[in-house]
Amino acid sequence: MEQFIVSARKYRPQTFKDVVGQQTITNTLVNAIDNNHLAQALLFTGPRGVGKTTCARILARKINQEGYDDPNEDFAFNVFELDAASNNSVDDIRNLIDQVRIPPQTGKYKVYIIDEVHMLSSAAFNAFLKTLEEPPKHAIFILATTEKHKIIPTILSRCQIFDFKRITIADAKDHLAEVARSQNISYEEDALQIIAQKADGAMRDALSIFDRVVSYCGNNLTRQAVAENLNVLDFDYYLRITDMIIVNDIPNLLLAYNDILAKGFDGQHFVAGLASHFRNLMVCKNPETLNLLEVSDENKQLFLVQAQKLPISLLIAGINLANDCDLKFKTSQNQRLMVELCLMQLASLTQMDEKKNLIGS
Ligand SMILES: Nc1ncnc2c1ncn2[C@@H]1O[C@H](COP(=O)(O)OP(=O)(O)OP(=O)(O)O)[C@@H](O)[C@H]1O
Repeated sequence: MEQFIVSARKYRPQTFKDVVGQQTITNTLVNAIDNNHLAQALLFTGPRGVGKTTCARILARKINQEGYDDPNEDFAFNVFELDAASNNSVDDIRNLIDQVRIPPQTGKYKVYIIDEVHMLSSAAFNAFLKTLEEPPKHAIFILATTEKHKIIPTILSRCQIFDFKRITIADAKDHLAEVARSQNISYEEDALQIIAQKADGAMRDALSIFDRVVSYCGNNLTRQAVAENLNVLDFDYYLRITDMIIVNDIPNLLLAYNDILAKGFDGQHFVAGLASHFRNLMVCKNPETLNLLEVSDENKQLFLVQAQKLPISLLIAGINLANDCDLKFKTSQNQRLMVELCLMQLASLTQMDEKKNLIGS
């Protein structure tokens, strides 16, 4: 049987061009290499799973390949990766410093990638300072961390700092689409949208969630199956609930919420989603903000139609009510009642508006 390699490993970018969503950083690094301006101590910081280690490895390979004809020579033996989470003592750093002194046998640089560098003990940091300030010519240090604030200022000031960004939903979605195509997996746009949203800015997470839903859904990712597998309240729910709010259908609203709870969804998650849904309807009110709507093009129409039924004043009041309920949820003695009350208030808002003849304005 062929061995399964997780997508996050299988699709690790091999060149800067393949790295998604970090163009400012990759351009700066490429320019620095081309102009011989690369600092010897670099700090890659940013959320997890956004390409820090990946870029460090690409950089390490690229600077050693400069001037060599064979593009397949990867100089992996000149690249040393140290996980500071498990090698955080002064002795670990002293061993490293001893190694650093010896120049590489082939290639120009020895590159030291120190992951999770914030985990080094303060004694280890201090032992490292001098080497970081005056490294031998052949040594480049790339320190990576998700927690820049835990790095002492004396280290920070010796490094050129690169702040990696969260991956946008659109970028994550495009990348997933490429991965899906290369595996002959068919997908609905919204299925990938849900995965990208759930990944919350981390590409590694997007790829692992993708693997998980593929093993559940098979080679056809539909929005419904993905939402079910990830236990995400699909926008369909919110469209339906809002339709009930518009016609002040309180009995069905209470039944729908009961159904949501029975399916195992969390009440607070639901009201937060409802506030986001009203926000989505709000951005439909103006063509200039329409591109802030985070749904696929094929479903935009559903939102536009619903938005037409609700005046802006009501949407603002709706966002406020749902948001307020979200904020107070944790401290409430009767969370279920609180959400039900919120739904009833939302429904009566539309009634009040009707009386004022505002609907459709
Ligand atoms: N910007 C990106 N473009 C394309 N793929 C990415 C990107 N960032 C992460 N990935 C994918 O996620 C995997 C893990 O990324 P990487 O190890 O570079 O993240 P990291 O930022 O170093 O995370 P951590 O801080 O958790 O170590 C990669 O193998 C790759 O598949």
